[in-house]
Amino acid sequence: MQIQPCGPLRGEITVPGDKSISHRAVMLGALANGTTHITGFLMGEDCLSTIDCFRKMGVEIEITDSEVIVEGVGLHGLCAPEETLYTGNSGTTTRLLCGILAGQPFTATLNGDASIQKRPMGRVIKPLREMGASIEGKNDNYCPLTLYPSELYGIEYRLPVASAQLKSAILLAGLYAEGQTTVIEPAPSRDHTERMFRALGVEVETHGSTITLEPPEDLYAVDIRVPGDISSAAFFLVAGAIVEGSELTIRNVGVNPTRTGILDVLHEMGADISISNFHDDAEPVCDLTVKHSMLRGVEIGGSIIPRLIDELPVIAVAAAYAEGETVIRDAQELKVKESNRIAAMVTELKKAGVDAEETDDGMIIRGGKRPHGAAFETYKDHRIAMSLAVLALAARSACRIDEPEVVAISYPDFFHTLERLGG
Ligand SMILES: O=C(O)C1=C[C@@H](OP(=O)(O)O)[C@@H](O)[C@H](O)C1
Ligand SMILES: C=C(OP(=O)(O)O)C(=O)O
Repeated sequence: MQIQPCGPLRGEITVPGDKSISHRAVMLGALANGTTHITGFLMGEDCLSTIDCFRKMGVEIEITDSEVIVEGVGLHGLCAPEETLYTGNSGTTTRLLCGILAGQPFTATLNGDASIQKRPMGRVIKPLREMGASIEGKNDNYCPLTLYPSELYGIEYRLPVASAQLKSAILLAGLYAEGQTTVIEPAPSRDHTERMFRALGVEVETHGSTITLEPPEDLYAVDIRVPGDISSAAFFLVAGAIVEGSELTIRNVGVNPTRTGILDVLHEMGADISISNFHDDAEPVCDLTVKHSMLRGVEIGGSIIPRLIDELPVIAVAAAYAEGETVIRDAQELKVKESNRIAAMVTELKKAGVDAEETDDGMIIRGGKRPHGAAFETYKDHRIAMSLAVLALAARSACRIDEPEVVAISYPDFFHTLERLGG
């Protein structure tokens, strides 16, 4: 795909449903008593992988034009799958399913694509084994993973990394455990699982960094409205900030405080972003308006990292257009996503003439010199593809992107929406 530098981006858009909430809506809907109607569901490949896995365990899931309808089978109603559960490119599906499968009275095997087979699963294997799970993985750390029936016991577990996937896997296994399950987080990660549990009647208490779940008798289905994904909105927030003359509004964006690190960072960089129509349902939602402005470099590290982990590639793009130095620290987790996102962004930014440097736990970008056109690689990583597309909008000359279709993992309509705004 060739992307030309563009004029002002203007207009109003909505972004697709939140990926994290869409996965959880299907999973918890499947385990609930009753029918769950999900509106705003993300029809991206990752969430379709989750639907596919639950269908293989006997859950009826209907996809209509306006909603996804999950016929809950109850906490103990899943059936043994006849084949391997294929999780595609989705780390969230893989890790959260481990938690659920650990508590089932049947054996199941999980596997995903080439990227998933390289992502660390030891982090979920370890606590699930402590809970009593019988689980085997390649070299004890990789897919394929096989889970055998076993009795689970509640544990108290201090997470070695701030990961919502790990936290959620343990809490999901806790549904099937005898006694309470407690996880202690090193820094707050997204809390969509805890919020949805509460909405479905599960007793979950959060005190500071400690989350405790009481195993329930049942989960009760509720309808779920999925807000727009702030991780998808992030591409347009940065695009609007760097393309001269832009002014665009993104409606209905989820602004759960565990996800809004991107807003904090862009404000500190000098971006002009305003919030309107804020309302708080099970998840807080608002409209965001961004206008072009001059950006400056910032330091990013510590407990904000889990609040913007998926936005760091596009933040690196904002940094390339910002005056001065941006330092990103404490972001080792970026190395074990769909690609090594630190290496990928530094390599590709350099191709466009940006002064970028990889560090052990992040990157340093010295911005302010307008990037030139380049031929980019996406590493089959949706967020790298969309970040580089945003970079291209304000570059001095045209850029090329290989395999742009990878955006379908989280944002199938990304390029159409960009064109509609003037990109
Ligand atoms: O729980 C989730 O839905 C997610 C958690 C994050 O991963 P980690 O838990 O590995 O940090 C994030 O990167 C991923 O896109 C979605
Ligand atoms: C890391 C991501 O997702 P997952 O871990 O679910 O593959 C992502 O969407 O950026």
